[in-house]
Amino acid sequence: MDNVLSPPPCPNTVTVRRNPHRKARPTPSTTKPPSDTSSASSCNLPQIPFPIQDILSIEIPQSETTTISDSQPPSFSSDDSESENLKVYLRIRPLVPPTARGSTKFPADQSTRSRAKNVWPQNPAKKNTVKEKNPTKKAYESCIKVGDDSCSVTLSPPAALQDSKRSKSEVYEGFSHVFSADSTQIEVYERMVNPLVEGFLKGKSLMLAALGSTGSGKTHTMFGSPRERGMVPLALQRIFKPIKGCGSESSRKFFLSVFEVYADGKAERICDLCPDGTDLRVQQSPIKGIQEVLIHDAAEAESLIGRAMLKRSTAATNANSQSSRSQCIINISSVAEKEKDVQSNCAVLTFVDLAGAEREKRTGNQGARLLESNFINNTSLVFGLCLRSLLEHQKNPKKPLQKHFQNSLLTRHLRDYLEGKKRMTLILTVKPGEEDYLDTSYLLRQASPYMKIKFAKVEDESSLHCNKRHFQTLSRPEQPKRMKVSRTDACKKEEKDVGDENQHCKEDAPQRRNYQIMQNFAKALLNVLKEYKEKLKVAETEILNLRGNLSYEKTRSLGLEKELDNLKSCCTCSKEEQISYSVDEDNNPRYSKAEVGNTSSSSAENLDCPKYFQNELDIAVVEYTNQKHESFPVNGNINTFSEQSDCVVVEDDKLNTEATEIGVSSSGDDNSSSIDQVQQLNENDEDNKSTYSKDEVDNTSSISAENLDCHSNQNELDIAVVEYTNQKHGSFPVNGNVNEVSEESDCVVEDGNPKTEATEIGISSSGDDNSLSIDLVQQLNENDEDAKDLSASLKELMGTQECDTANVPHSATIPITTCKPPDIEKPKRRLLPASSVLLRNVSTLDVDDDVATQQKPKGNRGGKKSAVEERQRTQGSISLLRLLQRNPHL
Ligand SMILES: Nc1ncnc2c1ncn2[C@@H]1O[C@H](COP(=O)(O)OP(=O)(O)OP(=O)(O)O)[C@@H](O)[C@H]1O
Repeated sequence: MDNVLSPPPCPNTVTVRRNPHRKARPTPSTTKPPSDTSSASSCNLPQIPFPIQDILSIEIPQSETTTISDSQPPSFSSDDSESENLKVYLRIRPLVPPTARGSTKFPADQSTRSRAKNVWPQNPAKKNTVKEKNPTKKAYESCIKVGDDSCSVTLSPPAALQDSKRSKSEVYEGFSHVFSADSTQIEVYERMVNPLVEGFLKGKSLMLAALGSTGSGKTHTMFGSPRERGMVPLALQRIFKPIKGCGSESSRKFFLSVFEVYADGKAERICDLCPDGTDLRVQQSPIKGIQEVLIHDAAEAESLIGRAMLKRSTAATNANSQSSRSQCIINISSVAEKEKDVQSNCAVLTFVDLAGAEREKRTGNQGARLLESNFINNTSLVFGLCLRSLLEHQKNPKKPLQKHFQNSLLTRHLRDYLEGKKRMTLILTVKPGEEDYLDTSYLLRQASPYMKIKFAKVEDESSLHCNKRHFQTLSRPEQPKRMKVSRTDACKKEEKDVGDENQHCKEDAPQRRNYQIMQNFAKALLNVLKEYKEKLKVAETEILNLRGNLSYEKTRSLGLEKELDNLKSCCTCSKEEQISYSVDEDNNPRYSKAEVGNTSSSSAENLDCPKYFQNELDIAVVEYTNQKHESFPVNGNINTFSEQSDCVVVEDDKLNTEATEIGVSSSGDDNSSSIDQVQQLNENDEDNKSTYSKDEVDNTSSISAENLDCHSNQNELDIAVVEYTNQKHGSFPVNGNVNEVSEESDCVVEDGNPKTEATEIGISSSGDDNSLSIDLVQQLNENDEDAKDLSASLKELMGTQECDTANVPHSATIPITTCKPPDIEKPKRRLLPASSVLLRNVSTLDVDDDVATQQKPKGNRGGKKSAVEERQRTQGSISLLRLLQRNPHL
């Protein structure tokens, strides 16, 4: 029973209420029960035993190292968002000897003891006096007293300085919290560091820096001891031990880097405190070559930090047996495993353990140590100047933010914090002894204004950007060493990505070069094409101009031709035979000169046909002269040329030819061809016109001969020559097949009678028996002379034939256009009397034959044909003579 009632030893930091609250029992005298039953029931209630066992079953931590609350985050973690000012904490080192706290094994205790010997050099006379008066009380008197609100302190000068008017009690307030000398590491952590860790785990970059004089407990606060773990170990413990309900941080990876800034003579150096760390170089904020060790748990991190502390520069001074001779910085980086989160969430939690300012008098440093002291003091001064400048800049934005950070490597690295871009927290450590009054007073006076520093509300966002920059700046140069230290999957992945990028760059290099070459070539080609396009446009323009000129020249030439034709028609209208041929509605053939010419030319191509020499030829030549009538319908049969027949020439030298109409047609199933020629002669025609008519007739005969080549296969020749002269009648129908002409007869009709107005010659081939008949009808005018001149006419005829063969112009194929001058006076054609023609033919028969034999034909007919022609002429002459003999009246 005694064991149960006797409480266990209570730890210093845990208060256990031994007697929990209990409801006070109402006194029976003052409390009247409502009823009997109730009172009875109350009296009958069972007595609840005191839960002493439950209370005793509570496990009470025996050590501070296990006091971190792992159930709920501290309630004051929300203070981060309530205040925008820089948080400054003050921690007072215990004044009492360590033995009073039950621990004498810590080095700090030893240093404290040793420091008590060295610090604060005193006048030996006073020292002896003091010792004599109250030696123990003087050493352990505190000059600083914590305020009731735990946010202020009152600094009282020691008694030795109280006589001085300058020394007065000073009250410093506005601290976030003041940790008394008896505060524990856990308390400090939970109130000061835990909010930072929570913010860090949320992605914020935060910093905790410890300031204070040498031996004030900065290192102790930051790193602590195996028994009293400092803020860094506690923070790592919290980081790697997730709290229930706060989510898991397994998606993050943490890296730890530890380095120091120390003095190498008058220069500053940075040394990586990791096991393989060496001296580093600093360019502005980033530090090249620093190792970031991946840590998986708190123990690993603590081990790494422990080894770093062993590597850190320390030395024994009069103020501290293990005085830090460098500024130590610890960075805990949080990197998300997912790459997308890396860019948006990378935080760094920084712990800075500054070397404590030293007074030369108290440290007694000389030589190298004195230089270290100067470096340490200078760094502390620069750090303070940066914060002061930031404060002044915030108070008066017109004042520029001084770049004091450039004066120290430490401040360079902490630039973002010292310029207010990132949040930081300061903890001031002071010694409460009277001998430390000046150092404490100086620190409080210098640091108390920092509490007014405010951080911008966008600090969180800016911190992200800063984190990005930090990650980018650190990851690139530091990535190799990080991978060297810990070959993590993330590092391997990044290495692989970097390698892939380099490989892609190497592979893409020739492709890029080729692409550029092709691009340049394409540009050059495009320019060339543009030039050619412009030239093409110019050429097209020139072509258009030339076409315009050509059309203009054509038009001009046509105009000139028209003018020429007009001139010709005006000047030589009488010379041109206006021959037209057409077939009207009544099947009356009308021939134009042009058409005849075309026909002759086209028929001329068939002259070489061998059948030509075997066919018979019928030629019908009709000459009609009429001074009054323009049209002369021809209804007679077609002229058929025999194989050996020669052309028929109608020559009218003296008669006026008014018009000539030639009709050529082919009829019959026996491929017979026919030619109708109608000549309308005017009485006023000149002699030359009659010559022209002769040419046309000649042409016509040739045409017919050509056509016969293909169609005539008869050996008989029928020639109908009709000459009709009538001065009064305009129409002369030719309907009959009149006279028969013997085979191979040469048909020549000449009307030399000047009074003959019209002559019609019809040559037709009819019948299926291939008989050749020549009808010759000549109606002579009463005024015609008799056949007295027949012989003379024959002579002229022969001469005409000669001219025909000799003067057949190539223009025989010239198209004969139908042109009938309406107003021109029609010349009269004079036809020779048939009798005179016959007489001339008879009289000059032999001679003409001789002449015809001697003269070589011209034109399309060769020498071989000339003999045939001569024979035809001779035969024709004989036929004519026979005809005359039969018709003696002629
Ligand atoms: N709160 C504390 N509780 C117990 N011991 C402490 C405390 N603060 C400091 N000490 C002891 O005081 C001694 C000096 O402390 P510490 O080395 O941390 O001072 P410092 O400020 O780091 O000095 P320096 O700037 O020279 O490094 C240590 O031996 C340490 O154990």
